[in-house]
Amino acid sequence: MSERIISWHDAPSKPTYVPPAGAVDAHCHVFGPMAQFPFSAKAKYLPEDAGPDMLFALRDHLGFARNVIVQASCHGTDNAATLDAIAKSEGKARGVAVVDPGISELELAALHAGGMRGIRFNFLKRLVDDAPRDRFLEVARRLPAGWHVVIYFEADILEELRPFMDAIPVPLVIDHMGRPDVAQGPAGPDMKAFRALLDSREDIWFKATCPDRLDPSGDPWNAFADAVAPLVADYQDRVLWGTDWPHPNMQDAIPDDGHLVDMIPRIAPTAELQHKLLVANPMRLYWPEEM
Ligand SMILES: O=C(O)/C=C(\CC(=O)C(=O)O)C(=O)O
Repeated sequence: MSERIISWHDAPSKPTYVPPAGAVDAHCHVFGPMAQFPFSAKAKYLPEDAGPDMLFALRDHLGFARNVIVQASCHGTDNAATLDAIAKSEGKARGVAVVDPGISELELAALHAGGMRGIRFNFLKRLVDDAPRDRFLEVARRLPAGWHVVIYFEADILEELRPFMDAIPVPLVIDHMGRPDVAQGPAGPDMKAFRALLDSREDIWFKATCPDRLDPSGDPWNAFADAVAPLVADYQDRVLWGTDWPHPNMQDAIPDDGHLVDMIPRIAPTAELQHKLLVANPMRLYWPEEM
């Protein structure tokens, strides 16, 4: 793996939709810059630099106020690039870390001081070599107060992961709704299984994100809009939204970020829903002291 990849649009359009004041992009990443923050030896992709300056310029261009930066797998368990971006945000970013489960309490406290508010468990085999459930549970039981666990998995392992998720004693946030097949529609088996998970606990949140990853029909992603709008309406107090910029591994179908923002009113058609999705919900999870 030597060629560095570009997976983001070089000139995203200005969205038609204008987000409410204080809107949070609650799922995005930074890559590098590599000279300062080298990628992990175990990285499954090697991106070009997409650092904080680019992220914050996009945030402003799209009409957002804050970011939640999720540590990407290409940086492994070294959170330095994400922490650097949070530090440069002047309070406008918080983060989700990826940690070695053996991390000490002192190191967790340092991550908290650096703006982290959760850890991510990634179960995608194409992204990580192993996902040790017993060790994940052990660290989930000793997180700083107020933290949550973000889980990334694909729909085919949802049932198998249920006992593991049930045992996690803090709120859960499911990335990209556990990657349902949106072509099945809002009442298809994947959405039904995901709703059963949400119904099992009131502290399971999810991200209504990534039409570009989930809807092979392509932009304007009509199947995604049809499948996801009812979910947002029915679980409106525990849903988040994000761009997923710089769209890791999407180099063959790079989305226009302006078009991603224009999906928001299609899955959250009222001002009240939009405020929950973009402001109230992410603020409760990431900036609760301001609520
Ligand atoms: O960023 C995402 O949401 C999805 C990713 C990348 C990723 O999770 C990572 O690198 O950690 C993917 O499906 O390739």
